[in-house]
Amino acid sequence: MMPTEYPEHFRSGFVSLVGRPNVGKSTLTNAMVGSKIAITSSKPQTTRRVIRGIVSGDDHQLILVDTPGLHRPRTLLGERLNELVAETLAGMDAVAMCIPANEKIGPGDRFIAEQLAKLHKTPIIALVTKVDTVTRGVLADQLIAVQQLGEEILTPDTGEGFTEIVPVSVQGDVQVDTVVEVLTKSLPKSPPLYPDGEVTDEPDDIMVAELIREAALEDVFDELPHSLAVVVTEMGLREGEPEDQPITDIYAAIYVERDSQKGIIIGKGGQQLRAIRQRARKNIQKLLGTRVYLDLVVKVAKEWQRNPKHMNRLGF
Ligand SMILES: Nc1nc2c(ncn2[C@@H]2O[C@H](COP(=O)(O)OP(=O)(O)OP(=O)(O)O)[C@@H](O)[C@H]2O)c(=O)[nH]1
Repeated sequence: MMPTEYPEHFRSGFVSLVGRPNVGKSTLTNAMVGSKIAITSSKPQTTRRVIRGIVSGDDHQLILVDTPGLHRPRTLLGERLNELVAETLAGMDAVAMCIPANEKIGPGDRFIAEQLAKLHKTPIIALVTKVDTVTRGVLADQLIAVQQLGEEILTPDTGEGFTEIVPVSVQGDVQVDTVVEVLTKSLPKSPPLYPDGEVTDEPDDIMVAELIREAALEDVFDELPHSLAVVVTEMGLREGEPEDQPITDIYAAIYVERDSQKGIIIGKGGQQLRAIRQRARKNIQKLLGTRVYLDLVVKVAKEWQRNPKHMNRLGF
């Protein structure tokens, strides 16, 4: 389609949702996009990659960049992550900082606000998430606290604070549309940056790796919070299969740090690994829309979190 076919007031641009782990970024991304793009989980820090979804409407196209939990760097991996986040943020037209209604603002939120304060001229909107979990009184207090956070940390010189503060809940669909409206207002006038119908521009192998990571973390998260990476080594349609029943062959490796962790992932008699493969296969089939053959191996990448060479190889 030619850009002239779009109304003059059409707005399009990049928006990033940031916030501490577990504040509801992925869930909100999914709710706005309307299909499962980012990976959600009840456990913190599962969104390690930058994953985009696109929200399209008559007068807007928001390209959502769901960032990994921006947190204080502890390991090299953490520092790399934060560099990645900083780079991502610098290219945004608007940033939405998510703060849950049901948790007091803490050092983690302040740290993030300090990082956002470095972004000049980018509109920064506060989203107070999970409002279904609190009473009106608690919400009112939280809105005031969020406003103060903005005035004191985000714009210490002018005291202007957040561009807007929007309470939202995905549970019960409270104000999800308002979030889209408010974000749209912050975007530049522009025809859509992506063609119609295109929901994600992540290469499939990254999505596939995320789904395997999600499947692997489901049971063993408490034992292996940070020590797990997945690399898809080979992926392609199998030749000679009927066109209406294609099979995708996928070879992937799960990397852990220590032999003991390898044991946990594989499980007694390979039971755990089989369960991981089954879960991952189901979701990958949904993603790709083909039958899937999945070959999973578990490898030890010693100290990979602290070794830049390993990290490059693993694509971080
Ligand atoms: N009650 C309620 N729970 C929510 C809402 N939004 C998200 N959650 C829950 O909060 C948890 C964390 O949500 P996520 O969307 O994974 O959070 P995230 O910020 O993307 O987390 P990371 O990937 O760790 O950065 C999940 O258990 C969600 O079901 C909401 O509006 N209401």
